[in-house]
Amino acid sequence: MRIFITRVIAANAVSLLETAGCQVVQHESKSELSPNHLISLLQDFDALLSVGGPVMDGEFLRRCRHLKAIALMSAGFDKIDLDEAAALGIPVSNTPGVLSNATADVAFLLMLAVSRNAFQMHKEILKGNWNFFDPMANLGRDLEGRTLGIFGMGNIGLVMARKAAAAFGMKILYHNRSKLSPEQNLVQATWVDFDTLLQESDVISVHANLYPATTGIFNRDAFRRMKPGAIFINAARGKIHEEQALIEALQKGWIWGAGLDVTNPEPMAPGNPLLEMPNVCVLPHIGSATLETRTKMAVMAAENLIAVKNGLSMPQQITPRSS
Ligand SMILES: NC(=O)C1=CN([C@@H]2O[C@H](COP(=O)(O)OP(=O)(O)OC[C@H]3O[C@@H](n4cnc5c(N)ncnc54)[C@H](O)[C@@H]3O)[C@@H](O)[C@H]2O)C=CC1
Ligand SMILES: O=C(O)C(=O)CO
Repeated sequence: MRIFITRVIAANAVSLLETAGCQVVQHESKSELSPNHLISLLQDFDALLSVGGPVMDGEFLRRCRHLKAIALMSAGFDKIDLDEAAALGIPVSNTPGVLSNATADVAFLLMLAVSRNAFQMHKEILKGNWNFFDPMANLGRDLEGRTLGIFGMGNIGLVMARKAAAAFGMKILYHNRSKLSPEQNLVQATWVDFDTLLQESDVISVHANLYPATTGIFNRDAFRRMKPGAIFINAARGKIHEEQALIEALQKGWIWGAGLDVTNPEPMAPGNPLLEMPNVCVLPHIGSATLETRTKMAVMAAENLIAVKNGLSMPQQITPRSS
């Protein structure tokens, strides 16, 4: 089986594929492949291991209908038309679970950084603005005992809830399509409707999939209904919040601050007003970016392709659903 990989990934995942008898080519340039370029390259390959972009829409997949499998090296699967892949008989897998801890850590980091203005304090020191100890300046907000609202209580949301409850004794509310079973709900989290999540959370942390139903769900109306002084964190996908609405909410002081690991578009353009705001922390989509986690993701993606080579189903094959 000839496999094309859209980035350079952990060497042990490549070795795993080669030991299993696959021929592997990695795209070594740091530039993003356009869909057309990738389609033309893929004509000589049997399977794709996709990291990052490009978007694989219906047309892309129809022009690559010879592929035996596509392994995504991500938990998110919003860049691929899963219905079309299923219709064409191309199995698609992702890498859930192995990145939950690392990604929840980044949401946690953002929650703490925003509550204590950490990024802004660092910028001020770099500008030479650390003059004397003022007891009434640089004041953040406590997290201890406050209420965390999780939007999207899946693998990552659950880890975030567990960390926040253990570290700060936070009370956990969540809004999810389904309710947690008692075995899953180790932190006594309470399911609430979306409106209650907005109105009662001191911090809202977004961990839902990007679907039509979640696209732009954090809009002007949602920010308006959040608790005054609340913190908004998004470590899922940038399209889940409307950027202009978030900017307005911050400018008008409806919320205390925001922490974003994801933006729309990515990369965020220099000069974006969010980058100038003292109460906003932005990271360049590093949720899963630890050596250990990226290695586990690469190995998991490789193992899914090896299963196909051996005539088996992909262990992490994704079942399409649209909302
Ligand atoms: N910042 C980063 O580097 C990373 C971001 N992600 C993003 O995080 C997302 C979540 O990842 P996991 O927790 O592994 O996925 P998951 O599938 O385990 O959890 C997602 C949860 O969102 C819920 N959800 C979906 N639509 C909803 C709706 N309309 N209303 C309420 N809840 C809804 C689902 O029911 C599910 O429980 C991924 O889809 C991906 O987009 C994932 C990994 C790293
Ligand atoms: O896994 C994902 O969905 C990411 O965004 C990066 O790991």
